[in-house]
Amino acid sequence: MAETLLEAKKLNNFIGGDWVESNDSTEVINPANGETIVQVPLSDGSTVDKAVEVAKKAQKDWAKVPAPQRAEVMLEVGNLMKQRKERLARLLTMENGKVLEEARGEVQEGIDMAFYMAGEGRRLFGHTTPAELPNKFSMSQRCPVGVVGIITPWNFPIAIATWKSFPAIVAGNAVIWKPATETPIMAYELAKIFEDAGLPKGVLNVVYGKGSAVGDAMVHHGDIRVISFTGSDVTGRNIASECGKQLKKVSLEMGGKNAVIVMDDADLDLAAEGIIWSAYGTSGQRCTAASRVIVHEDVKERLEERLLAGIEKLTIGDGLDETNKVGPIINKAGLEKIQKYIQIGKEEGAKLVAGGYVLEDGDFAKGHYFAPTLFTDAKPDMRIAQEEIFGPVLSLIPVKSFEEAIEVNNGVSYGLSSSIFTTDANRVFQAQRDLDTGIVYVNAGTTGAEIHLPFGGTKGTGNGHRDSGVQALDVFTEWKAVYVDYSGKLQRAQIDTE
Ligand SMILES: NC(=O)c1ccc[n+]([C@@H]2O[C@H](COP(=O)([O-])OP(=O)(O)OC[C@H]3O[C@@H](n4cnc5c(N)ncnc54)[C@H](O)[C@@H]3O)[C@@H](O)[C@H]2O)c1
Ligand SMILES: O=C[C@H](O)CS(=O)(=O)O
Repeated sequence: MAETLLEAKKLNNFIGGDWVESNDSTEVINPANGETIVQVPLSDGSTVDKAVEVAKKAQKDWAKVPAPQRAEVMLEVGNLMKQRKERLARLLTMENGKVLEEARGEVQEGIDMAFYMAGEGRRLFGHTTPAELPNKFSMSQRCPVGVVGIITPWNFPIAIATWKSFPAIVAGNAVIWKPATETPIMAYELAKIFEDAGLPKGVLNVVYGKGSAVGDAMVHHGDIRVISFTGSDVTGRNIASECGKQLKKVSLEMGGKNAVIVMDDADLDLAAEGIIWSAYGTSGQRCTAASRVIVHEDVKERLEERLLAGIEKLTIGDGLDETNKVGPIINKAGLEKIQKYIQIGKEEGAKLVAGGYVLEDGDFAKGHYFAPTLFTDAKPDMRIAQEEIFGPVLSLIPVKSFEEAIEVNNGVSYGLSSSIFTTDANRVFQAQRDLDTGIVYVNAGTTGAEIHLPFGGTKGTGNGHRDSGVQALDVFTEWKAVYVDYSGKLQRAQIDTE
């Protein structure tokens, strides 16, 4: 299957518009069945140096191309992605494991982002303001930063890359992209799309390799002016401190410990459905996945019944089989981490009422599958209710009031997404004000972000920047203030003659 979809048996780096071989490589494994899909290069810092050299030259010319023309390339990228959507989705399912309908949804996010950023090429708004002196004009404008580095995770291998690379390219930067080694095919496909769309050589460069080699070299390269990173908390914090030492701009999107609040007046069928897909969709491997349910004690039992019934109906297996709704875990290390937290949850005294084990019978043994898991009677300070597990594990935390629900929601170190199910309009507005997360949903689950809104979180989820939306342009542009004096004489500002 992989060979018919993917022409290459080994991927190459994409540098200066050339497909460049690398000596060292490793296998990319389909997490659904353990089959090798392709070989991916393991490059080193010297490849990053070469990519930055060509990117620097390419960026100088690219920045001079009028932004509406840069946007036309993005429009063509969107069109090509649309044409190739099914192929991209199938390859994405193979390398990442997510089920086809989710893979199609992820590719669609990228398509949406391409068309949205193509529009930004005709805006890239700055400001004009009245000047303090007569016959003087003042304005501000966005300028590209130069060569920017993007480092992306395996769980959304194409969408997140489009959130970062599309605004960067439309704004006139050149990009060095290091994708996750587990999911390199989307990077290969997207680079081919840019090539076919006519992006000048060197504006987008893909360098494959380990984070400790390629990622680290990017972080330390003096000519990469921005690092935009999505991934784990530990890696992000290290990158931030290294960038801090160099005064390098860094944008971080990291983990989440997202909660759904279910109040006593909620539509419980709706809430249960929203929770099931937020917690177990993508096998819980979304940064926005719900891993806590904060439920009013009066409806706890009725919600639990509905959740158990929903879990029963989940069909698990290879995502290419469209009858399956939940796919595998990315790799063995991911499975082991989930198992560790099941043990921790039991020891902490939470009640395991569903799942809690690796699926190993029959075809499951070829891949990495974990049964959708539900703990009840969890306490807010338990580790399973505080730490990111990144798997299909949900903990129910009973509370007595709306105020307590908000407090529990906010009582974690992360702040990405949260949701509340209630039919009380006053609570809706209080919740959207008081929930300390970058994303808030009302009467919907915690996942399913739309690309024209800013994506990111508060507290330990990030460092104040946002992916996606027009706000993503802030990461990849510098503001320039411009004063034009047309008085014909030297006017000195800030001279107080009184
Ligand atoms: N908030 C968000 O927007 C968001 C979205 C998706 C995923 N995530 C988070 O991503 C994590 C899962 O992704 P992951 O396991 O791929 O994360 P990870 O941190 O292990 O890897 C992310 C990327 O960083 C690279 N990397 C690793 N070490 C590096 C180093 N020393 N220097 C530079 N780069 C390095 C990796 O190779 C990969 O490309 C989860 O914690 C999840 O919550 C967050
Ligand atoms: O990380 C990318 C996803 O789009 C997040 S969400 O689950 O759709 O919100």
